[in-house]
Amino acid sequence: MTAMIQLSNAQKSFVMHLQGGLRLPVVRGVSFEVGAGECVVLAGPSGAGKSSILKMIFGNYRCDGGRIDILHRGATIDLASAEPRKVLELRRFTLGYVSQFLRAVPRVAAIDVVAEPLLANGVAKDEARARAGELLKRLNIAERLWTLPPATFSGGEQQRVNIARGFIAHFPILLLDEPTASLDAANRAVVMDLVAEKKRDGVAMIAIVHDDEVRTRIADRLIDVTSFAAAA
Ligand SMILES: Nc1ncnc2c1ncn2[C@@H]1O[C@H](COP(=O)(O)OP(=O)(O)OP(=O)(O)O)[C@@H](O)[C@H]1O
Repeated sequence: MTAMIQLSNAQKSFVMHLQGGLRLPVVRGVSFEVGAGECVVLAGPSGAGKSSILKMIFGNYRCDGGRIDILHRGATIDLASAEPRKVLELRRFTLGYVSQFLRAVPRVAAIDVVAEPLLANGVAKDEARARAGELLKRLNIAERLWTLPPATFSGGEQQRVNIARGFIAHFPILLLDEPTASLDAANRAVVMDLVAEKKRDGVAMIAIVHDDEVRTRIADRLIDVTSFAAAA
């Protein structure tokens, strides 16, 4: 199996500037790899560092040490030491991130929020909107809502718009932060199907999932992040 992403001894501490520069170690020695078509779920108790690891991989948190090698357009790039411009390029073509909450641009219709990643990759507007509509329908978003901005949608509706936006484009690596947290059983099932389809397309996924049923269904492997706990 091709390793799409490989972490080697990645580590992270937070420096609390308002507390005299107090250093708070969170994770160290983070080492694992994820292959094409594989979904790895990060497990461990609250505060163990699951979200921090996901944010390190997406480049939101800078690593203090180690490597995060990403297969990007046939070449290996170490995201931990990459320039911000390179990180943005990786995000445009290789690394997708489905966060827990939708950060919608005000006044943009839900269907355009979902279609936007396809437009960014050069897909024509009509086709992008048609595919966005199909995905919104699968995720049970009523058609009357498609032309409205999602700011006033319910929590679960916003999360489904967010999922549609995260799954619509093909990213070889997809990071999923609690993608089913506010969903009912029917919509959780749709998300599990979407993950299965991504696996068939060879996408490497790293997920945080608290729901036991979803975790059992989607995880090819569990990684307990408590083994990366950094001593204070
Ligand atoms: N930006 C930050 N500044 C300071 N400390 C942080 C920051 N982000 C995370 N932490 C700390 O790092 C530790 C790990 O947090 P993280 O959110 O990664 O845990 P988690 O395993 O995802 O928890 P949960 O399951 O509750 O979401 C926590 O002690 C948290 O307070």
